Amino acid sequence: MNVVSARSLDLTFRTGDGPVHALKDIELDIAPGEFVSFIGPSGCGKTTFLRCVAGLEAPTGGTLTVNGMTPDEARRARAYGYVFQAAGLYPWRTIGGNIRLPLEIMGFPEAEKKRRVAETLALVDLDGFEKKFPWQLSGGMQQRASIARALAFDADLLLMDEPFGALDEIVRDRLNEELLALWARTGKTMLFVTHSIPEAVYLSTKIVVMSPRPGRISDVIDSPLPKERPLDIRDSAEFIAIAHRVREGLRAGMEAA
Ligand SMILES: Nc1ncnc2c1ncn2[C@@H]1O[C@H](COP(=O)(O)OP(=O)(O)OP(=O)(O)O)[C@@H](O)[C@H]1O
Repeated sequence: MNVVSARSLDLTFRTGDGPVHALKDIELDIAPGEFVSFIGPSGCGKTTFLRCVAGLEAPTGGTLTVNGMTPDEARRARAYGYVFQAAGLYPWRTIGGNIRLPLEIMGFPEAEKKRRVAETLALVDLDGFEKKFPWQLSGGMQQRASIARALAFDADLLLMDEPFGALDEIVRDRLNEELLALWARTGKTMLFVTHSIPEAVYLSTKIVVMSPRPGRISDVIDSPLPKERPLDIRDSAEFIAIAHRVREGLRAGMEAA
């Protein structure tokens, strides 16, 4: 069964300035364990699509299922973890306290909360930082903590909206490597929004290229790159060819808009 399945998905926002057609005719299937990046210019509907999957936005046409359920059912079944652009950690809570929060809301027993906090901190390489406050961590570490928080209740689906957009390139490279390792270890399905072509190509098994006004899919690229990806794979001919196809897709989408 597909984790995400969209058929003729449409979403028009009603605004004071008239309708905004944010998503048009989206057809997409995402299988378990895929790493799918969404790339496209500002305003092409990447965040809106993620929010639809998360059940936070209601489509105005077509169908969308998440693990075979409606997005609303999936949200109530806590089928996904969500990582936002800014780490969004509560400054008055420690890193451990932040990761523990969703577990508290869900009423996990104390021993289970402890185990999960320790486990997810280890997964994102932040062992020993449980008692620190967010301001005591670098931006990259804060973003890793926010990934840990999304992993804490062990959903099979992770939605990530430009999680590394605000970080410098060296930190971003390292987090990309770590994210791939984490994905390989956990086998989760990833939906990842980015503006960066190299990031999309490096991370993904599938790249969804989108174009604006209205937001549509202009290309879907199934990556032929192996699952094991050292950073220098970015210099390979295969990598450069996929990056070229993404760039062409973006250009064609802009010209059609
Ligand atoms: N709640 C809303 N009400 C009205 N219009 C909205 C709303 N949310 C998004 N939009 C509009 O829908 C379109 C798609 O927005 P969205 O945030 O999904 O784009 P995006 O591709 O994620 O952009 P960015 O890369 O800048 O984050 C934009 O034109 C945006 O202004």
